[in-house]
Amino acid sequence: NRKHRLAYDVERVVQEHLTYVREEISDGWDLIHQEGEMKVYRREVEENGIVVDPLKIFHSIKGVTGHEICHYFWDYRYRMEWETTLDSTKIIEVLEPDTVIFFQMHKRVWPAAQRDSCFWSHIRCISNSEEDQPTWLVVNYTTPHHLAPIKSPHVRLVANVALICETIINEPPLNIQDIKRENIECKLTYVAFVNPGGWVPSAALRSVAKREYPRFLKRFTSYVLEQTRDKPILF
Ligand SMILES: CCCCCc1ccc(-c2ccc(S(=O)(=O)CCO)cc2)cc1[C@H]1C[C@H]1c1ccccn1
Repeated sequence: NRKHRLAYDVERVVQEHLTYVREEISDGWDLIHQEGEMKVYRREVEENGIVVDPLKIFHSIKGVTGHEICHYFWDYRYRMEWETTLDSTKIIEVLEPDTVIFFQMHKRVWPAAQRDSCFWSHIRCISNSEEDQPTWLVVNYTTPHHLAPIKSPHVRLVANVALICETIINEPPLNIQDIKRENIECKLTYVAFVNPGGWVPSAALRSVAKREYPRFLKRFTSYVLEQTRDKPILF
């Protein structure tokens, strides 16, 4: 039986991401940016002349768990502290404790029209059978909502974004409570399928994306490191 009206959609999109994330980076993906452990890949795709390039970023961050990364990504309370490309974000509906609907106003990228977005956002822990750490993920997926009317001149983004995290414990000490932050590492895969919702000059959008995705992920992961530095580890 259904938990809420979007439960089937959430399940379908989560399973799609879990299947897709394991796919190796095949040909057709260009490595467009590399910085430390972060590798940013992009495929060049246009739909009706609109750039909808899929983005896939692999990154590993020492000193945090996948649970911590997903918690700070999903929870709206922290969003304006790390998201520099938003004018506002607000929850417009809570479907269940781990599934909410957000409405966001994105900062205008001149000369394009200002974008807004409305998506359901779901956080989940997937504990696999082996003893190693569970996988944590967050999916943000565009959905219409009566409290997020599309109002000109704003253009509604269409986004399907996933952040999938594994936690590695390096040189695990004998008992788990002795694990220190220097023993843990989060390996994350971030995928973003963003359709800007209306025509934007291809070259301009590609250069904004190439600059902004690495910047946003670097800023977000630094934010989580500083927020968790002296807190107990959240596995
Ligand atoms: C002329 C502008 C066209 C649209 C630009 C745009 C808008 C939103 C988004 C986007 C939407 C969601 C997410 S998230 O990960 O779910 C976090 C929650 O906010 C992240 C990024 C992307 C882009 C694409 C440029 C690219 C870009 C990348 C990172 C920041 C700003 N711009």
